[in-house]
Amino acid sequence: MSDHPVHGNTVPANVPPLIVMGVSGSGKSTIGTALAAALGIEFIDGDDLHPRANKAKMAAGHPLNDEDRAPWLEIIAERIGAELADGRPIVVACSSLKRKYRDQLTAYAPSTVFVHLDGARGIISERQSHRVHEYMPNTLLDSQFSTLEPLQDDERKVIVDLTMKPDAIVSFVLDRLSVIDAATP
Ligand SMILES: Nc1ncnc2c1ncn2[C@@H]1O[C@H](COP(=O)(O)OP(=O)(O)O)[C@@H](O)[C@H]1O
Ligand SMILES: O=C(O)[C@H](O)[C@@H](O)[C@H](O)[C@H](O)COP(=O)(O)O
Repeated sequence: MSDHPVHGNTVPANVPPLIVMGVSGSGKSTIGTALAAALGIEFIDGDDLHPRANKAKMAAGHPLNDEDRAPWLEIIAERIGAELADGRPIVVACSSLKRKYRDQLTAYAPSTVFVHLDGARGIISERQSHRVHEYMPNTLLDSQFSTLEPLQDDERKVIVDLTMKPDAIVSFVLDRLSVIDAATP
């Protein structure tokens, strides 16, 4: 496997699909965009793939349940699988809060690596107060945290301190990716 330098980091030639995960406001869209740009690969925001009914439900202040999320996760899973089958790595932003959601997301692409933007409710709440979102009210942050299941030992993963600056997070993830296959799980 030949590596090549990107922004001073060494990036593996065979980049796996990456899912940037975490609660609402943790930085998935910001970091996912930056990571994909650094790698020169496509970025997809899971927010854009929610069925209209899911967006309406969240906008009305109600958290999604498993049944709401299942078809949305399937759309994302199939997209990742199709891109991988065509040899195109991809970065996806998707909350991926529960283990069973993550298993559904990786069903067609087991090499997928989750990048969890991990941090305290306080800083995320503070960041949310400064942003405008298409449909997600800040009042759903508590339910996001109560739904979140930490990544488990057998999941392919990079866990990131979300208080770092975006550039530092991207560098950290690229460094981890260059060794993750050897270190799996
Ligand atoms: N590492 C970071 N440092 C400082 N601010 C950040 C960082 N990551 C994201 N933000 C800011 O936090 C807010 C939420 O980020 P966003 O990417 O929309 O999160 P998500 O997609 O997980 O909801 C945005 O205003 C964004 O600019
Ligand atoms: O599974 C969910 O409950 C939703 O996907 C949620 O996690 C997501 O956060 C919203 O789509 C809002 O979008 P932001 O994550 O960008 O706030």
